[in-house]
Amino acid sequence: MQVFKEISTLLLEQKPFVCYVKPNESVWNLLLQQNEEWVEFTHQAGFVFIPFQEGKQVVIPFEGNLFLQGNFENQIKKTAESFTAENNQKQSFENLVANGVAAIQSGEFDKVVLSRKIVLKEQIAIVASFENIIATYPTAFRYLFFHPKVGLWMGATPEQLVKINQNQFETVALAGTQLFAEKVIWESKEIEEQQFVTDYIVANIKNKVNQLIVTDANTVKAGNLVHLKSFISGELTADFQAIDLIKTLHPTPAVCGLPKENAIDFILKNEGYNRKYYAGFLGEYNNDKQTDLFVNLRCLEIDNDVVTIYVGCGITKDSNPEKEYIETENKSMTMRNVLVSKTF
Ligand SMILES: C=C(O[C@@H]1C=C(C(=O)O)C=C[C@H]1O)C(=O)O
Repeated sequence: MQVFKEISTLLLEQKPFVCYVKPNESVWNLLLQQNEEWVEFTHQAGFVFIPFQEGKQVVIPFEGNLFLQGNFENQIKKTAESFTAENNQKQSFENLVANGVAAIQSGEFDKVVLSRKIVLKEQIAIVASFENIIATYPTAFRYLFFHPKVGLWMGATPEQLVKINQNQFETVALAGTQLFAEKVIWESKEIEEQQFVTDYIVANIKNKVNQLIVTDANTVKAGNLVHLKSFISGELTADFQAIDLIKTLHPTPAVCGLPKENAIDFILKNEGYNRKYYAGFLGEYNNDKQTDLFVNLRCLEIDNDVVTIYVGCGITKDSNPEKEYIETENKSMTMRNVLVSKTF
């Protein structure tokens, strides 16, 4: 298909661009930057790519750049293999989780989201893998972002950070994970973990917005997994605008923990690697029109043909280190199961 040919060319030319498909849509969006500069995000309209904590805050502005859209007719899934990790991190991740649980039990915080990166042994065909990601996860926000000064990332995230239209906003509290099954039963650990996220968001915005509505948590499917999700919506006010809401939400307790500052501190001191853009956010930012942002989860980075998948999970006082390790393995399958091997 034409758009994938275009992406291959852009990658060869090392031009900054993003291609993305919104959840439940079959429209592709391609935004091409006309030069190679890193444009720092300072609230200008465009496609933003924001790190978890440290790193460049990037925007490809809509103004002055080329924006193309088109429809996919029918997308065909390609043959994918199950990709393997370069080394086993079971013990080190379980130790990290055990340290997190100990910190929670000693009262440092209530929840922390701990993560790791998985470097794959194999090389992948980038464009064919992206095609497969699009075809396999129709309900996710699917993207491929490339910038010569930032790198190459792609993913299929199930988590909206925020959607804003005029003064109406919508966000979600997403947490709790299980493998997909016909009949899902949630344990109190997961129910509590998701409730933390809802409570945090509500507590931090309730006095600042109007018409706040919070739904009960429902089970939602995300690839091979299911999560618990509540919808939270309301109206922004003159004193609490889009950018204020984004700053309040990011990073949500779904990707960092609670209380926020203590959890971030623990993550930065103990995770032992830089999350970069994983658990950051990305998407369309518009001052007065629609803003549509997503949390960067179920994603990977490709640097010199080396593929790195980023995965994490919420830790509470009842977490079992081995189960949490398995949860990160399961989450990594979202990407590992759909990648297409590079043929030489
Ligand atoms: C941190 C991740 O996912 C987040 C953590 C979840 C959990 O702990 O159950 C569930 C969904 C996401 O909010 C990830 O996918 O890496």
